This record gives sequence, C-alpha cells and structure tokens, in this order.
Amino acid sequence: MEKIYFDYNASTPLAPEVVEVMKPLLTDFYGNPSALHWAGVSVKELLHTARKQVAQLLHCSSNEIIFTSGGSEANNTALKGYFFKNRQKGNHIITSKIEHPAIINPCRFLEKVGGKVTYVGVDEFGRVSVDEIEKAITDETILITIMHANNETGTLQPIEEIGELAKKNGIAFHSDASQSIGKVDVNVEDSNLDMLTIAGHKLYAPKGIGALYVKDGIELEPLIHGAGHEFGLRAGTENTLLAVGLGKACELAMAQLKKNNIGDLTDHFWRRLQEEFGEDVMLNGHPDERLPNTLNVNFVGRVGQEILSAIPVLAASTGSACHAGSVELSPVLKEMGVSEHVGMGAIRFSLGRDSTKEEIDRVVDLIKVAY
Ligand SMILES: Cc1ncc(COP(=O)(O)O)c(C=O)c1O
Repeated sequence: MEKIYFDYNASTPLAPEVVEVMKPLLTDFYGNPSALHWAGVSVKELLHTARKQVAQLLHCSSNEIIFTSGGSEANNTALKGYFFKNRQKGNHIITSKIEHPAIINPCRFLEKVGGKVTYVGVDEFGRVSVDEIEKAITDETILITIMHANNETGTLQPIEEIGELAKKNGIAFHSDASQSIGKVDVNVEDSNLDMLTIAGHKLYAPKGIGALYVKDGIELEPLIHGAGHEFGLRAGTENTLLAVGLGKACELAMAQLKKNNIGDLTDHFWRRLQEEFGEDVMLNGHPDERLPNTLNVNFVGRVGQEILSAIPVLAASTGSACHAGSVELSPVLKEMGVSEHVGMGAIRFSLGRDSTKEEIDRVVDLIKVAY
C-alpha cells in the first residue's frame, strides 16, 4: 500500500529545485567564500544570493540574516546572545509556557546564570494574552520571545500586537518562526521584530541549516567565538552547500505563498473527520488563527498513538511524548486545559506541498478501520 506523509511540521522533503541548486557546490564550487581568488569569489556570490533570498522572504535586508545550523541554534543565539550582551540593562525575559524546547531550555539555562524568566500561559486555543505579557513587564525586562506558530496545534500568536507592546516599552522582541515561515507571510518590519528564527528543514530545505534575522542595531554575544563570519555573530567557514539550499527554498516559499490552497485541503480533512466521527473528534488549536496546513485532532477516549500504530502506512504525530514506554499528555495540550481523557487521543496531521485530497480521503477511511 502506498505510504502517506502527513508530518510536514516534523520535517519536509527537499524541493527538487533545492537539490538542483545545491549540486554544483558538491563538485565545482569548493572555494572558501572568505578567499579573495576566483574560487572563493564565486562561492561568496552564491552565499550572498542565498542571504538575499532569505531576506526577501522576511522583508528585511540581507545584512540582517545570519546562517545557523537550524532552528535550535538560532533560538539559542537569540536568547543567550541577547542576554549576555545586554545584561547590564536588565535580566528579565518573558516567554510562553508552550514554546518549543529549543526556547524553554535556553530559558532554563539562563535562569541558572542570573536570568529571570516569566512563562505566560495560554487560553483554550493555545493563544497567549497580550495583556498578560504587558503585566509581566518589569524594569528589568530586556527581551520578549513568543513563538509565531505552535508546532503541535499550529495556533498563531498575535506577534504584531506583541511587537507593538515590546517596541512601546523599549524591549527587544524575538519570535521562533520555525513553523510559520513558508506557510504564512511573515514581515519582520510590520511585526516590529528584532530577531526571528527560521528552520530550513520545515520549508523544503535541508536539515542542519537555519537562519536568524537580527535587526540592524541589535547586539548579540556570539555562541561560537572565532573569526568574523556572519557579521561576527557566528564563527566558522559557512555551510555554503546548505545555505544555498535554504536560499532557494525561501525563494520557492515566496512563490508558493501566493498560490497556496493547502488551507482548503485541511478544511476538507476536518470536515470529513467531523462527518465520520461527529462528537468523537475535537479540534486542538485556534479555529481560524492557525497554520493552514496543521490539523490537530483529539479522538476522544482513544489513544492517538494506538490509532497511528494500527495504520503503519501513515506518517503523522501524536502530541504526546513517549517516556519509557508510557504515553503522556502533551504539555502544550495540558497548558491549553485539555483533559487527559480527551488529549491522549490527539493526532497531529500536518500537510505539505505534495498532499492531495485523495490521500486525505484514504486516511479518513483507514482511521475508520483502525478506530
Ligand atoms: C517551533 C520549533 N522551534 C524550533 C525547532 C527546532 O528546529 P531545528 O530542528 O532546526 O533545530 C522546531 C523543530 O521541531 C520547531 O518546531
């Protein structure tokens, strides 16, 4: 039976165009981009193009993009880098309780070295309250970091309002946009963002590459000290192969955003599940303010992982973490107030460019059999 991949929030395949653009870097374009001779200059040009392509997607300048090894490194650079460089201004950071571990754990680390962190909660749809963030601001607050879209539910946060609030209070604003880039339009200027994280493998670029937007004028301490690569913010000869792939992926994402009908497919999926399962299915996340590709559904009274195990051709995720054989309710759903009875039945389906209506209909049929 043909396999079905509905786990694009976990990782995406490489776009064929991305593979093509990377090929010459495996053979002919081997120079060090810092070298001044022909071999270096040609690679430097490719890197420059890639940086420009990433910047265009975010609506910023290419000198505001630094390449990293992925979303986790970009988040660590933003949080630790900003904290260590700006510590004399204050030691307080505001974030949310539903961030990815790549934000929560750097925050926990900073708490061990003199930082104070407020973790704001979310409502039943997984959205933070801007008022609650405002109330958490103190004279010591230097940074607000709130993810743009949640990886499990797809719920989008009101980053424009949070950006306004941060700007009004002279506080830097970072957003982990690993899940939203390429799925919805993101404009760092309109959202008053000072820093923003991208993860390549969520948008049809390779794994092991990402980027951090750092607004002109924002100062960071690098995580990796060395030579002056990436505007002095990340030492080490650039991963030109993967950066060029990310650049192309960003160019493709821009074109895709304009002709994207993935939201219609997700709506069709949700309609079909409601038709077949009625009140036995519940949506996790905001009904409208959600990534167009993400459908997180509770199969009430069931265990999501058991349903998935019964459908081996389907790649999808549960929101729950498996520890030593036991399945636990996802901390994100827990924060949203979803009960264990309901939330243990959660399955996250995340669609992508190659997903089809036929696949969705087949998955609904397979779930009916497995149910
Ligand atoms: C919201 C979010 N942030 C950060 C990351 C980490 O990205 P990477 O795997 O590129 O380090 C992920 C990946 O799962 C994510 O979903």
